[in-house]
Amino acid sequence: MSDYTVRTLRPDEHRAAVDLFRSTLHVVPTTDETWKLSERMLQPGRTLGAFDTELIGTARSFDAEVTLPGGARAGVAGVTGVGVRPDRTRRGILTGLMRTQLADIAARGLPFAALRASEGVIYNRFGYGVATRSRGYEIDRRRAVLRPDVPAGGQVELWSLDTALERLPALYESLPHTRPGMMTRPPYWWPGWERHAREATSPVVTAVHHGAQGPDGYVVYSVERKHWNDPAVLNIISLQTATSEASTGLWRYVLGVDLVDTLRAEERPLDELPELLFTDIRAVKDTGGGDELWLRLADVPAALAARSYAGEPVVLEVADPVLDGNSGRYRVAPDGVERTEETPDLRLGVDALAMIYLGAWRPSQLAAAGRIQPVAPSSLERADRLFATPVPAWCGTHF
Ligand SMILES: CC(=O)SCCNC(=O)CCNC(=O)[C@H](O)C(C)(C)COP(=O)(O)OP(=O)(O)OC[C@H]1O[C@@H](n2cnc3c(N)ncnc32)[C@H](O)[C@@H]1OP(=O)(O)O
Repeated sequence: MSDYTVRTLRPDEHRAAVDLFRSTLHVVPTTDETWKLSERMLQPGRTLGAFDTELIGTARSFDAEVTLPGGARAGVAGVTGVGVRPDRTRRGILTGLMRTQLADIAARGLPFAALRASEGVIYNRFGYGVATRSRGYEIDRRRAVLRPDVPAGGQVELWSLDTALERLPALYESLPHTRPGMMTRPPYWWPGWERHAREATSPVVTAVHHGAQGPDGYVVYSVERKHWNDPAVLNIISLQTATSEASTGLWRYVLGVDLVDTLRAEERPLDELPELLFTDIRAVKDTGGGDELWLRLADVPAALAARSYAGEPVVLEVADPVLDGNSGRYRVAPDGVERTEETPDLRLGVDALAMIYLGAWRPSQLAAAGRIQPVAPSSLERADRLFATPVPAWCGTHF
């Protein structure tokens, strides 16, 4: 491990941290113009810097809330902006940043941290696990003929970018968070959306669905076409709805946009199945999915107690290599969670706990892969039932 220190950065050091992060992603530094937006993405007091003779690594987080199985919401630190200068990598700098950051998140009383990972090999060691998975698909517009029984849907209205920037935060907040893993979007999140929309090479369009009670869903998209005669792709950037009427209304709208050959969506819920709307079920092709939200239980007892369960109790023995206070045995049951000295049913790391926590993976699947050690194999069935969720977990918020 090299000689370095980690500390919280002052606001006047934020731009250097953002530019360092961008350089680790091979992206050009901010300009004075783009910095005006980027600086609003940083929650004061939440950006860490690692220094030897100068700034060599950074990581930051912002406060949000995540929806849990059962519908409760809990505090989560959205971790982002993680990077180490390429001439200082593989010397433990990220390890120092992660340890400091997780200790700080736990000390703030946040039960969870969460992130989107640039690579799949980095974050398990710090106790993060893949807690939501997503689906990508493409729709062949010409084959996507709606079945006659598809509900009509309401009116759809376009919002200009300025109107969207003003009104989307409240609309997003008003829509129900029906899936475990969905996150609130605090003021630190929206400037990133604005930057993306303003820097995009094709217009970013917001179409809002109006139901009987007013706006109840929206789709954000852009259409990309390389040359005039090339096929055009409508990329769905965001699609959030409160009702199935809003959903079918917005599908009718995007399928009706002219000069489009293909509709493409990525990072969508596993149970979002537009093919059910079409006369030809093969109008939709899977383009692959993958890991979406990586979750970290920063306060294991508080996190375990915050979600709902069904079935019979299970005793977990959790090992946390970073926040040792979390290690121990927990009796998890629908009527509550408590620390215990009882013999464990299952032994698992805190990263595997994150993988089962929102229901994305069954404990028996992780046990089959050696990621969970059942003390008694029959306990796996109980654990599968206890952690199961009726709808697949999905986050839908990129950060
Ligand atoms: C939430 C987000 O912001 S995701 C974005 C993450 N950032 C990036 O991908 C930018 C490009 N990459 C980087 O900046 C750096 O390589 C980082 C931040 C991923 C890793 O930083 P480092 O300081 O090199 O990590 P550190 O030395 O602490 O590594 C800890 C362990 O993880 C391993 N590791 C870290 N990164 C990687 C990687 N990309 N691939 C494989 N192994 C890795 C190290 O080998 C080490 O293993 P060990 O404990 O067995 O020796």
